Amino acid sequence: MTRPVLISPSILSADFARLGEEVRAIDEAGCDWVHIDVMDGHFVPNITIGPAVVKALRPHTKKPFDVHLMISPVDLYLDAFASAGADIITVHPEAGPHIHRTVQHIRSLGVKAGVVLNPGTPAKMLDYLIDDVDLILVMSVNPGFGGQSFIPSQLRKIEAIRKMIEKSGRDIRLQVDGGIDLITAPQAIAAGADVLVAGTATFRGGPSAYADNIRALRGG
Ligand SMILES: O=C(CO)[C@@H](O)[C@H](O)COP(=O)(O)O
Repeated sequence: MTRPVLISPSILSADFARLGEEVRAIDEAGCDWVHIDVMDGHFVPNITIGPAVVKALRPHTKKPFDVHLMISPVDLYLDAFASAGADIITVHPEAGPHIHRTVQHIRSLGVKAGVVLNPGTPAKMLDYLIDDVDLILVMSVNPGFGGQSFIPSQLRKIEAIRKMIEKSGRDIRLQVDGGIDLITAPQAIAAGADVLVAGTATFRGGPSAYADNIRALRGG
């Protein structure tokens, strides 16, 4: 199934002092989703934002909030992020004892469920999850920071997961995140990704450049 590629700017690269304005600016610039990276300083070596900030940002756009939780234990916080306005919640299998139960719980909250594969996590991990997720995120950098370089081996993983999705016949988005720029975006799309997360490549140049940056990531 070929679908339009969606752009989900990671607000990790936004100006945190003006986060509401930045979210409005990427909305007006034509983004499809807003990618919110939640980090706890324990599961990953960085600390970002919590449900209160997600709630405060919610009135600034109607675009879906795509919330990537890099926190452990993750289960304690699912309800809070759903209530704060998340539309998609994406979790790591390493962040709790029962990934299948975690995914079921996210869906029971009326939120779409995503699962994330770190660069070292094999596609095979999805064998018994693919029937229960709405989104699969391939991390093309080790999670924790923006501005890292794309890890080329992840293209093979995207190709393998695209085949798994086709075989399942299910409507599952395949997202890629980390080091996405004008060189790596077409490579990831050719491999089968249909949602691009981009922080540095969206926010570079300031608000007047966001629309051009997003258009260029889509392929012009
Ligand atoms: O989740 C993460 C990092 O952990 C990403 O969302 C980055 O924030 C993407 O940043 P760029 O590589 O696009 O600068």
